[in-house]
Order: sequence, then structure tokens, then C-alpha cells
Amino acid sequence: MFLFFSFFFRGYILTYLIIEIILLLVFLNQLQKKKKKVWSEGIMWSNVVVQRIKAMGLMAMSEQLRTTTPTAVAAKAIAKQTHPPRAAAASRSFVSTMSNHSDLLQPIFEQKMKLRSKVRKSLKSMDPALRSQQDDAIQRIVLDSPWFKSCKRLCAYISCTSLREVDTSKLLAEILSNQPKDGDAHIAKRLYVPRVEDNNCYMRMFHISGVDDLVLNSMNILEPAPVDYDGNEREDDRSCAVMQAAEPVDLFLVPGLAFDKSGNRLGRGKGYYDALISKYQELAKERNWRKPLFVALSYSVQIMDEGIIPVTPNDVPIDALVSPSGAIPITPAALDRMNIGV
Ligand SMILES: Nc1nc2c(c(=O)[nH]1)N(C=O)[C@@H](CNc1ccc(C(=O)N[C@@H](CCC(=O)O)C(=O)O)cc1)CN2
Ligand SMILES: Nc1ncnc2c1ncn2[C@@H]1O[C@H](COP(=O)(O)OP(=O)(O)OP(=O)(O)O)[C@@H](O)[C@H]1O
Repeated sequence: MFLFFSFFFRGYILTYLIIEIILLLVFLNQLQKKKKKVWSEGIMWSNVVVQRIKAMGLMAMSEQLRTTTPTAVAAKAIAKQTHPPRAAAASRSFVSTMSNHSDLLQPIFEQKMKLRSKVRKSLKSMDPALRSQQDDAIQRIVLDSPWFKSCKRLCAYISCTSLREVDTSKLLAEILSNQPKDGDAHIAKRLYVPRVEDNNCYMRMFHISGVDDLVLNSMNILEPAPVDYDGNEREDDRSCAVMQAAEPVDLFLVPGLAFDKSGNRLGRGKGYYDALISKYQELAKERNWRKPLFVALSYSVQIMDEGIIPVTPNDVPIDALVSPSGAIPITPAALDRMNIGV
């Protein structure tokens, strides 16, 4: 009996112990699983934190990139820029992608406006005798120059007295008086002059062969009439507009309010000349034509020191300047053609 109970109790204790051990093992197993979960959750979160930090870093980096990419740098530079070096010509085409960001360019346009009114004032106060003397000197320099004499096709402005522009009347008279008459075999210079089109939206250059082709426009400037002397619409005659002509122009005589000896030019603020010149340069490149020479005519008071003329990406530099003191070649093309006389 004793033995039976002793075996029974021992068996019970043993069973109990086994059950306890199993429960302990299950508990430990559960605990381990829980520990694993806690650990892995910890890893998960630390990953999220790392990822967030990385994302924040990337955002910061991209923010940094956004403010240091060439485009952004260009935008900042444009806002600060008043006078890029001429060597920046290569970057002009790049920064021209920023040209629509008028808010960035606003400070430069304001500086341009200030300089325009300053120059207008000094032109207004110019002594008429000095003006006329300078008009003659400038036109004489052009007429006597080999680069003018040799040019076959040119674009020139018809000077406007009220705008106080350098006179071009003698140049134009000389060109138009040399037009071939019936049966005349000599080759004259082909002259194109500006006309503002489509409600002052843009400017085109049309061929004229005499003053009869001209009418006064709303700005009081002489320009080619929409209909030519024979009653034909100028637009219908393809060779009449310089952009449609089959042969290249050699020379552009351009007006403006201020210039410098690096080739910067300040116009009257419509962008007509910059737009036309850059379009013509593209056309010449497409057709493999020699680029025309862009020459500005300037009174002495219109020549500014370096760094004075504010410049935007659309501004096209000129090749040379003619002042009463002489012709100033600026670009290699001008040095080449003005000095050698081709
Ligand atoms: N002789 C000449 N013809 C030309 C030009 C030029 O500058 N000169 N152009 C070249 O583009 C085009 C016309 N553009 C013009 C642009 C502005 C003004 C003008 O009257 N400007 C006044 C200011 C007007 C204002 O601020 O609202 C001025 O400069 O005093 C005239 C013509 C085409 N023909
Ligand atoms: N190539 C171009 N294409 C389109 N818009 C242009 C071009 N050049 C200039 N513009 C625009 O014309 C306006 C006047 O420009 P800006 O003040 O440089 O003219 P400007 O040089 O004084 O005039 P112009 O070239 O007729 O003598 C600006 O709004 C400018 O963005």
C-alpha cells in the first residue's frame, strides 16, 4: 500500500514536474517569440527612422541641389547680373531658357529703364550743332569704310529725328541713288528696312528700292508700306522680306540708346532688334551663310563705360560700333572684316 502510494505520488510529482517543465518551455518559447517580435519591430522602426532620416537628407540634398543646379545658379546670377563678361556669350543660350522668368529679370529691366531715361535726357540736351557734326562724321566713316563699300545686301534703320537717333539719311540716299535703272548692268546694294507688324508685336525687314516705298507709321517713323509701288502686297513677294531672301545679308546697321566697347547694346525696350537679330543668326547658321556684321551707330554720349549697361539673356551683342571718333571693331568677325576690309 505504502509502495503503491509512494509510486502514485512519485508519479504524480513526476507528471507535475513534466507538466511544469513543458509549461516553462512553452512560456520560454513564447517569451523568445515575443522578444524576437520586439527586436524585429525595433529593427523595423529603426529602419523607418533611418529611412525618414535618409528621406529628410535627400530632401535637404535636393533642396540644396534645387538651389545650386546650373539653372538655379543662372537664375540667381541673372537677378544679380548687370553686366556679364563677353566670354559669357556661350552661356547666353543656356540662360536664355530662363528668359521667361520675368520676375527674376525685373530688377534688370528696371535698371534698363533708368539708363534709358538718363540717356534720353543727355541726347535731348545735346547741342544741335554738335549733333549735326557727329551725324556727318559717323556717316562719312561708314561711307568711306571698305566693309560698307563691299557689302551687297544690308539692313539699316531709317533714323527718326524725334528719337534723336544717329542720322542715316545720307547713307540711305547714297544706297538708293545707286539703284540700277532700266538697262543698267551695275549691281547695287540691296537695302532692307524695318517695319513693325501685327499690332506692334514684332519687326520684319523689307526690301525697298526708293523713298516712294515708305510711309509714316503710328510711331512717326518711316517704314515700308504694306503694298509696294506696283500695288503688290510685300508679304506675297518672298524675296522682299529679309528672312525669306535667298541670299545672305552682309551688314546690319542698328540703332539703340546706349552701347559699350564690349558690344553691349541698350535698345528702346521692345526687344524687336534682339529678336530679329537672333532669328537671323539662326537662319544664317542653318544655311551655312557667313554671319552678317552687326554695327551700331552711336553719338559719343551714348557710349557707356564697362559695367553700366544692364544685360539680360536675350540681349544680342553687336560686332562693332561707329562713333564720331571712328569704327570700333569688337568681335573677332569685326576685327577680321573691318581691318582687312573684306
Ligand atoms: N528708326 C528706327 N526705326 C525702328 C526702330 C528704331 O529703334 N528706330 N525700331 C526698333 O525697335 C522699331 C520700332 N520700335 C520703336 C520702339 C520704341 C519707340 C519709341 O518711341 N520709344 C520711346 C519711348 C516710348 C515709351 O517708353 O513708351 C523712346 O524711346 O523715347 C519707337 C520705335 C522699328 N523701327
Ligand atoms: N529674342 C527675343 N525673343 C523674344 N522676346 C525678346 C527677345 N529679346 C528681347 N525680348 C523681350 O523684349 C522685351 C524688351 O527687351 P529689352 O529691354 O532687352 O529690349 P531692347 O534691347 O531695349 O530692345 P531692342 O532689341 O528692340 O532694341 C523684354 O520683355 C524681352 O524679354
